[in-house]
Amino acid sequence: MFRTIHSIPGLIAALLVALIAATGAVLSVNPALERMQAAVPARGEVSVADLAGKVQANIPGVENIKRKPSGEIVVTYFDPDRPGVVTVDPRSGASTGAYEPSAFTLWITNLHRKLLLGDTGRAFAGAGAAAMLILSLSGAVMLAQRLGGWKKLLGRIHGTPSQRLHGELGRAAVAGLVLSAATGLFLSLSTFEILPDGSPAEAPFASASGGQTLPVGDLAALKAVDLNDLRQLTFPYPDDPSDVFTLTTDSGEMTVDPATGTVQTAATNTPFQTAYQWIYALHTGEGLWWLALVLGASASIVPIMTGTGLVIWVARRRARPRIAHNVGAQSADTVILVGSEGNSTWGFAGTLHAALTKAGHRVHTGAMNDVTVYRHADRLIVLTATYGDGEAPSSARRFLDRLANLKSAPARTYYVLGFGDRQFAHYCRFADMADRALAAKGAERLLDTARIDRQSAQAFAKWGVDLGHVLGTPLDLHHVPTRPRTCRLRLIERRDYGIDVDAHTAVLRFGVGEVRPSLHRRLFGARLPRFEAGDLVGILPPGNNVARFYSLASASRDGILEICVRKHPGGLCSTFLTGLEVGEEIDAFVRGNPGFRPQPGMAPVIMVGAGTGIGPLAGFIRRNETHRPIHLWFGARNPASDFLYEPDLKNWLTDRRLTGLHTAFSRLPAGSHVQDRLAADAETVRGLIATGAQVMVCGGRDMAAGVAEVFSGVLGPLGLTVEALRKEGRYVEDVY
Ligand SMILES: Cc1cc2nc3c(=O)[nH]c(=O)nc-3n(C[C@H](O)[C@H](O)[C@H](O)COP(=O)(O)O)c2cc1C
Repeated sequence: MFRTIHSIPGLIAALLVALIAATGAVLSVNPALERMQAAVPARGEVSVADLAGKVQANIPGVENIKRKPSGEIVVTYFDPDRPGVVTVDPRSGASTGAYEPSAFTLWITNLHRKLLLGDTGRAFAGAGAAAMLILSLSGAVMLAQRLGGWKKLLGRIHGTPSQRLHGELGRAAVAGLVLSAATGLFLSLSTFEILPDGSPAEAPFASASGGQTLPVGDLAALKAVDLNDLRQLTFPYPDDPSDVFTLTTDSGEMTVDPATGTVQTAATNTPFQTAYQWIYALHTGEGLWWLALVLGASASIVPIMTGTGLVIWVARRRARPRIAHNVGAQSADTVILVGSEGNSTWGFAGTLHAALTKAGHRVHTGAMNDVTVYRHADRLIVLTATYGDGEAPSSARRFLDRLANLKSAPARTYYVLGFGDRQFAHYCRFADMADRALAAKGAERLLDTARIDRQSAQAFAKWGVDLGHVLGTPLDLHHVPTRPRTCRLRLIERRDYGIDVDAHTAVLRFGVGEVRPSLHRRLFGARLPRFEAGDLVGILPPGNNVARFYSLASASRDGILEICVRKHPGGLCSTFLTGLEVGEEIDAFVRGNPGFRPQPGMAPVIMVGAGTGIGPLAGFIRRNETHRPIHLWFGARNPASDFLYEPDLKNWLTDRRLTGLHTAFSRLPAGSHVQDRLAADAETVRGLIATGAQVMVCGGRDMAAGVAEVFSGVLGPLGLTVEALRKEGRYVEDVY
């Protein structure tokens, strides 16, 4: 829900909010500039009477003296020869020049308050303030949810660069934005009299006693008021002996008899009027120049956040397939929730959605992260993939927490279908976790949780038959996977290892392949998609729409896309890739994997890789131009057959991109595995951890488990555990 309320008005109001915030940011410097120019006397130094007396002596025909919140004194006079407005020195009362507010500031103020459009513009500006308030609050709630609660609001933000920038800027600016938006909305509602007007109190009408007038500098009531408390002093009309002085201060208004110098009538501001003045000051920063700068800095971030917000929104729209005839969540009899990272599960959900709709059901399909209680739903069907080490995919990451917080089960009955890959140790584990959580919530499982291996359309159709039996409606789930949007890559170089010992591994380098010449390509030339080392490339073997993923051993800035592939007996994709000739092309797409990166900074990094697991680690070392200390533990079979990257590693040691290299070869006499070598080097490893090192492990699952065990022993004497380091992001794995 927060996502919807954050994004819909976000899109509609994006430009309006950006405009109001940008103009507000420009105006925010004025209070500080005015304050720098104003010579403000200390409290007790000058009274209103002192200033009024001096001003009257210097400037004939004074009508009004106004003190701006910055301390600047502005005098309006009407001398028949020289009517006008001047600023005066608060100590001498002498004119310092004509008062000429900047035309630019007036224009920006007009744009900020009413978009140069009168009352209609004022209403839009008020709506902009309301939108900004909703965006700031819903954004803060979403960030807290994403980081695991309000207490973790300052934690590390993961995601794409746009998501991280949006989150970082948002949390830096949220307090300022909420204050600006709430006060702006209040002032707008007050302008339209939806809230009462907060203009200062007005003193009741009064007449002068009519005696001989005293010099203004001698009037006792004006002597009693410090200049710092003055808002304005209006002089009596010279030709009207019954007229009085009217003095407005921060606390109210009073009239003063020019003959006796005493207060005739007075009105004190109500608490609402005082609050209104504070809210006005908080919004404009008038008299609070430092606050104005803080609010202005927050507001200046809004246009950038609008940009990053739009990028995130477009990426999400593009990523999520459109489901035809999607009924509202609260009017559906059947709800399908999807857990997906790479979108293929959304495709299966679309097929199921269409079949159930055809069978006469009112079906809603949404992300597992949006789970709630569906009041009219008879059944919930969960289709979810599993990622990482048996974890939730991105559209299901918040599912378990949200489900636990629901007051009741989302629907009376449920079905779970897991999507996964048998080659992973935790095959469809997240589907099992979702199943257990739904049962614990009191929902009834009507069909055993089934599993689909490698997106098998046949297995899906078979599950559809079982589901149809339970529902009493035959279901024909004929799923044709949609091909992901791919780019063409051409093999430009390859290095082969281990062919003689029947352990063929290849390091493959790709460049941009041949594509239809587009306008973009003509203008900007052929480019690789953007990626970092450690991201994944999905490769579609010919005649197959199910991608196989490989970790990237280069960043797009290197100008090549590099992977390490080990040929598996009977493996469709690895056989295809290791058989490629230089010049041949493949279809591929890139998938981010931001969780597997070196942390920023110069702390040492311990990299552990075996076999093709060295690929992404080599990619990180290649880009280590800052010579951050990187220590690599690498395991292979035999230096003669599969010492991947051997010449590169030696060069990187020489030019200090790599600080230490520790190898283990299992097929040598007295051979050892990389975890044995780590255990032997425990002291060195412990020393590095003690100086804040991060650990990155890449390779096979068994190797990673062995490495984690060695680290448990290494970390013990430091009072640390692998789990504790994982929580800090200091122990990351890319395993397969
Ligand atoms: C990096 C990565 C990690 C994966 N981890 C697992 C896993 O631990 N267990 C599993 O059964 N499947 C795993 N899979 C397979 C996916 O769950 C499976 O391909 C699924 O159909 C993808 O669905 P999606 O495209 O909707 O995200 C993994 C796939 C990738 C690319």
